[in-house]
Amino acid sequence: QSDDEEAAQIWVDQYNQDVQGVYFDYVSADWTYNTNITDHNSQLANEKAAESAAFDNQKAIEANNWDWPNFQNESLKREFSKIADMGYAALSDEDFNNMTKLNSNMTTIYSTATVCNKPGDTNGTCYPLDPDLEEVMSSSRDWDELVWAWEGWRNESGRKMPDTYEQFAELLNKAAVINGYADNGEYWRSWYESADFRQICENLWLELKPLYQQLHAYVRSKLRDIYSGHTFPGTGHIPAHILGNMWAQSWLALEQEMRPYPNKTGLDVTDELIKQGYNNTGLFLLAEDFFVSLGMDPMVDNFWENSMIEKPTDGREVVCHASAWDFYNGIDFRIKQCTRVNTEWLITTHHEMGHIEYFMEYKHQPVQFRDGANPGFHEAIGDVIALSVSTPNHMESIGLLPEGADDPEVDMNFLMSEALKKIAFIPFGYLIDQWRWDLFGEEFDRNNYNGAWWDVRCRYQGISPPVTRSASGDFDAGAKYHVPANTPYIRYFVSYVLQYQFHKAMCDAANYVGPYHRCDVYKSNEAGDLLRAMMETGASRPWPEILEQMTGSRNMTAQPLIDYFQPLMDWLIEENADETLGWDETGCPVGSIV
Ligand SMILES: CC(=O)N[C@@H](CC(=O)O)C(=O)NC[C@H](CC1(C(=O)N[C@@H](Cc2ccc(O)cc2)C(=O)O)CCCC1)C(=O)O
Ligand SMILES: [Zn+2]
Repeated sequence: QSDDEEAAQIWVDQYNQDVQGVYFDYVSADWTYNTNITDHNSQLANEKAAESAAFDNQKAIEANNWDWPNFQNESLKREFSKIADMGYAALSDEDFNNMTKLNSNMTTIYSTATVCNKPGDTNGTCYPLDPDLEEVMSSSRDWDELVWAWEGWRNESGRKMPDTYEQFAELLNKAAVINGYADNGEYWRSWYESADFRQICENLWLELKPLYQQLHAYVRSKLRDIYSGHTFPGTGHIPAHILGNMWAQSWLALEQEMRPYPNKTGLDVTDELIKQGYNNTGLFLLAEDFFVSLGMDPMVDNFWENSMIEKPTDGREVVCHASAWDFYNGIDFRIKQCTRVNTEWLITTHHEMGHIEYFMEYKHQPVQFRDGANPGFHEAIGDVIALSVSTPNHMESIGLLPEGADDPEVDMNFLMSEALKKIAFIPFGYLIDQWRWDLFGEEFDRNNYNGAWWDVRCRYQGISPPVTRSASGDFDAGAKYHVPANTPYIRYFVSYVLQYQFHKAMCDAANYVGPYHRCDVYKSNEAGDLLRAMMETGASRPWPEILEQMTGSRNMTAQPLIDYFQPLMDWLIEENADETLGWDETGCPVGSIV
């Protein structure tokens, strides 16, 4: 490398020393706000965000004094290109402070909203989303009670945000344009380093749509029986509030009603967890044990000391939405979640710990490479481990399922429960950023924020609102955490494809023989080595290279996911022989959006 590059290497080494302290301060203040929502803590976090942005801005200017696009050293060039791409730090101090204030205003609305006047209540109790409204959405089978929770939550959270969101989006776009992108959507897509990323995602969705349509037709038919007193839209859409989840993004809560072989065991181990006296920490220890069995590190001491693993009972308001935190000092890693002892939280704890293990595997990397190879990689780590943990065999081996998991009918029940979580999610994972990218791209304006939202919800998910919604007055996208929190979402769609590619590669490395849905890589050194070799590279090289190193393919492909669910697909095609597949894909039922 030229002497210019040698000098640049010295500069970037100093950068890597300085940036860790700046990011540590910002993350620490953000953690304090998230685990104790007060105006004071929000103000402090916003100030630290501004200091961090000022640092990023300054370093981007310094980095651009070098001719880094012509560096010979690929890694050094990649590091400089990331430092130079400063994101929202490009905004003026005033715009940046305004943006963080708008963001925390919406996050506070979302995290503190409650819904009152529950049917049958006489004491005027008001209920938060987590755990109360989510509990209603998953366990109630009372149409009107479900409407109360579904509509109430949207009116108390999203409906208070659209004007704030409009200003917020303008600032995100302003930063993107300063950095040379057409809009914030193009900036977000740039992290995937693929010119035709939108087309790649659309093609993956089209490959997966037949599987989703089969599941949708089967579930719709069963729900018509359960709610026989209510009419479903003639267009084939399923009312959004009866799918067992506030956003209809997972239908796992319907597992018992949807079970192919009802007289055989399902895969809900909640009762067993409680019977065996599991507490929240016990779920974390189960997850840690699996990662350690693959050769990864156990949770560090300060993880146990500083994490927030359950909702505080001291009256503090917290952001309950689960998250995993890297403090960028190579020492401090934490999880914040309002854990409850049940099957869903067992899986979620694996998901969050997957982030922590990735943080720890790449902590030696320069700071700009301490990220997923692309954001979908980060979301796939915990989930790919959960694919092994969820198998009947594994659940039996850790004593959470009775003997006899080796039964083909139990197998089909297992595949159905996985499909209710994973296949049901696919269109949802896809549509959120379709809507946001189009909003940033000004494909629709403030008067149709909610109309455009329900257009993608009806077209991709084949669901419709159970009560009339207003195209401009309501803002139902804001009722989903990631929109006010400004967390991009296509990463989950990408993860749901990648995790089956990872799972196949790890099972092959472990010399597993048999159907992939029964594969459990617990304690496999070969599978662990393969996954860890991928994780420790962080974002140091383009993700197609890293994917090829692990799976032999440079591309995302839906084939492993389709192969995994093939036995269920065959069963569903049989079951749906007399069903009309699909729904009117031109939009929502007439009159549902006004
Ligand atoms: C500091 C920070 O923010 N860190 C990032 C991680 C990082 O970027 O390093 C982070 O912790 N993000 C939070 C987010 C939380 C969850 C989530 O939001 N999930 C999606 C979609 C989904 C659903 C089911 C599933 O199995 C997998 C995904 C949803 O619930 O809609 C909620 C429980 C599961 C994951 C997360 O962990 O991804
Ligand atoms: Zn995640």
